[in-house]
Order: sequence, then C-alpha cells, then structure tokens
Amino acid sequence: MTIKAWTRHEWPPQFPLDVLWMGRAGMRLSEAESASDCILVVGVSRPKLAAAFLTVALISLFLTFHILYDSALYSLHAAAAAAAREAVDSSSSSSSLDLLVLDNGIDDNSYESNSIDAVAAAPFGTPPAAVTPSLQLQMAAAYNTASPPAKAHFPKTSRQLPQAIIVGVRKCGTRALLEMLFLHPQIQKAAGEVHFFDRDDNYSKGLEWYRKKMPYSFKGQVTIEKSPSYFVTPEVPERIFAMNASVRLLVIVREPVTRAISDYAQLRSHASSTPSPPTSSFSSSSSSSSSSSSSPSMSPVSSNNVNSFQSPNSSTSTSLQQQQPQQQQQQRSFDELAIRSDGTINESYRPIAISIYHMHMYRWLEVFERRQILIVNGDQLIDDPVPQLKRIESFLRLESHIGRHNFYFNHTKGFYCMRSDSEEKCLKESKGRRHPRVSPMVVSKLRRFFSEHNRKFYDLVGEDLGWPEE
Ligand SMILES: Nc1ncnc2c1ncn2[C@@H]1O[C@H](COP(=O)(O)OS(=O)(=O)O)[C@@H](OP(=O)(O)O)[C@H]1O
Repeated sequence: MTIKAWTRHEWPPQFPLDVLWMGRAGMRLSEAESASDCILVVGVSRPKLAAAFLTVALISLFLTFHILYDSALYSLHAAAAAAAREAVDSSSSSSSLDLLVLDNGIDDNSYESNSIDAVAAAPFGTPPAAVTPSLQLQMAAAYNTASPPAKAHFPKTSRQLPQAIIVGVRKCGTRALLEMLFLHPQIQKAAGEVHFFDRDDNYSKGLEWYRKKMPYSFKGQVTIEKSPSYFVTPEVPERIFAMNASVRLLVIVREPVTRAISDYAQLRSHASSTPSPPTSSFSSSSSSSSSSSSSPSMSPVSSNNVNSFQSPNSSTSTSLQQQQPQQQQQQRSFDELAIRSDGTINESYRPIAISIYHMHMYRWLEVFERRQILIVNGDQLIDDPVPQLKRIESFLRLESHIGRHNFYFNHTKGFYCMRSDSEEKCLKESKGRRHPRVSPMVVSKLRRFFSEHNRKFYDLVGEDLGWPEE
C-alpha cells in the first residue's frame, strides 16, 4: 500500500495548519511493517495562533481544576450536613426533653471563623448571579445544622448580624415561620433561639458574640433569627434599635385564647418532664434557680404588672419567692389558673398576660416605625401558609420564591409540612401538641375579656385580625 505524505505545499486548502499523514513505518528507522496504522500529526505554523491555542488550553485546564475544587468542597459540607441532620433527627425523636432544649436553647454548636468580618448589615438584594438557588439551598442545609464541622464554610460567605428578627409571640408559630422562610434561597436562619437581647448575660457579651451565633451567608442574603421572648421583654426594642435602626421585625400573633392554652400545654409538658425540685428550694430566695433555658416561661409573671416580664436568665427576673412550685401549679387545670376563684380573669397568669398583645406592642412602636414591623397572622399560617409567606417576601423585599409546591398537608400531624429540592420536613411533635380540654364557658369568658384588649391591639397596629369576641 502506498503511503501518501502531504507536505505543507501540497495540502489543498490553505489553512495555517500543517497536516502530515504518514504510516507508523515512516517513524521507525528499520522496520518493515504494514503501514496500515497511521499517525496524524497536527502542527500550527503561525506563532500568534499557536499562542492563542495555548492560552485557551491553559484557561480550560484552570477552570476544570476550579470546578473540581469547588465540588469537592461542597461534597465535604453536604456530607457533614447530612450527618449532623441525622444526629439531630435521632436525638429529637429520642426524648421530649431534648426537643425542648434544642428548640429553646441557644445554639452552642455554631462554629467559628478564622476571619473576623466587618460587622455590617448587608443590604437586602439579589444574590450574586453565580450563586444559583440550588447551591444556596444546599449551602443553607450545610450551614444550619446542629453540628457543622469546625471552621468550615463556603468561600465568599460571612456571618452577618440579622437584618430581620422574629421577635415573637411565643406559641404563635415562630418556629414554623422561621423554617418556612428558610425555604427561600435568599434567607439564612440562626439555628436556635439566640436570646441575645433579652438576657443580660448574653447581651453583655456584645454584638460580636451575637454575630458569631449567626449562620454564614452570601452577600445579599437575609439573616433571620427568632427568639419569642423578645416580644415581652421591656429592654429589647431599644437594644435591637441600637444594633440596627433599619432592621425589619416580624411579630406573629394568634387568637389570644388559643395562644394562652397552647402556652399552658407547653408549660404542663415541661413540668411533667422536669424532675420535681425539693420543696425546700422554694423557701429560700437564694436557692438554686428553677428557671432553665429549656423552660423559659415557667416563672409566673410578677403580680399586676405584665410589663415586668423578664427572661429567666435576666439579672432582673422575677424573684423565686414569688413563684409557686412549678409542678404544683401545672397540675392545676387551665380553667383554674386562668380564672380566679372569685370569677375574675387572672391577668397575672403568664399565659394570659402574654396574650394581652397591646401591652407589649406599644413599646415596639415607641422605638420603631410601624412600617418596619410586619404583623403575621399565625392562625392563617397554620391554615394556609403561602399567602402569609408572600406578604413576608415582599416586606423583606425578596424575590417571590416560596409557593404551594413547597407544602403538603400531613394528615397524621394535622399541619402543613415543608418540601424543598432536597427534603420533606414536618416540625417536631412539640409543635402541634394536643391541647387540654378547656370548658366552653371559660373560653367564652376569656374571649370577652380579650375582645377589648384585641381592639386596642388592632388600633395600635392598624389591622383588624378578626378574632372572635365570644
Ligand atoms: N406547620 C406547622 N406545624 C406545626 N406547628 C405549627 C405549624 N404552623 C404553626 N404551628 C404552630 O406553632 C405553634 C408553636 O409555636 P412556636 O413555634 O412559636 O412555639 S415556641 O414559642 O417556640 O415554643 C404550635 O402550637 P401548638 O399547636 O399549641 O403546639 C402550632 O400550632
């Protein structure tokens, strides 16, 4: 077989490429082999073009390594996140006490960054185009777990002070609201209740301590935390204002009688899972405190002054001498605790006092402009979450993202559960507890009592929530 070798001059089209077609034999000195195997040698005759080819090749190589590096980093985070979530899930199903600690306690598992970023609230806006929603969701999953790997975080992220805070109200769906908002790729959430502004010992640690409790976020993402006791703690509005005068606040409320019963159900559940303290501990003001982060509202409110609420760790919290033994109090029915023996409403019973919303709300409006506060309807969040979430997206100036596809009704739980790209999730069993039976007479009496207070609340916030008056 003849081997045809083209030279540059013979090659018909006048490209700047030299193509030499020759048999293997042509490359060997002394072998008489079949020349059916051919090698194609391509050369570039023009130096500029050669340089261009080389540059393109080098850039492609660089990009390939960069992508490989990023995906390896992501895999590490995702694996850690999955492991941590599993750990949280299994611990939450193991004991109801653990659930309460996780739910109400401070997230002490936050990992620290080597870099100290400038303490500045990032403006709301669109995340960088390179950050796809799915990457953000995956990243969010990695950051918001109980035990992320120490010092691990995505490049170009930093911890930011919250630009929005769910300040309460307790038992109105604060956890559901935070988790639902977290479906939005532009939202990052603090893992636990941070209790920075309501607890003097935390507040004294300073804003840098608080910032380190926040998750890592991309520029343009909104960081949110929720601590329901902020709503009823007098010092909190001014403290939040001092941190960021343009912060946005979410106040979720629920029909006040239902909220009070829910609060009672939680207190009773905590009391039954907390070992009885020795009787003597209540006879001394210097005895060990009965308050704990896992049951923050066990301390009854000081009499006749609902504005004197303090969180349990606060240095000015209600004195132990005023407290009734917890178990003893929680063994009584809601009816007995809410209505005094003379038939009047026990306004100083904490579950009732917290539900008198206007008595706390006015303090917020003394500090913040009304447009900085959104009142979220907690009853509607239970019945049909999407419209409430749409209102919040627009309040936070976020692109519309959360929709019906993110929810499904779980008939066993009796509540909506969440669905994202990566998982389906219902809230824990401590959310959506069975309420104790309360006599219809007591419910009507309480509704009549609250009707006047509710109207004051509607006037303050300029919205009528339509709660029943009978
Ligand atoms: N989707 C969904 N799933 C489960 N539970 C839901 C949901 N949406 C709102 N809720 C209601 O949230 C109530 C608990 O409120 P909080 O999370 O604010 O409680 S806490 O103050 O943090 O303890 C909780 O109150 P209870 O029903 O009394 O347990 C729920 O009614």
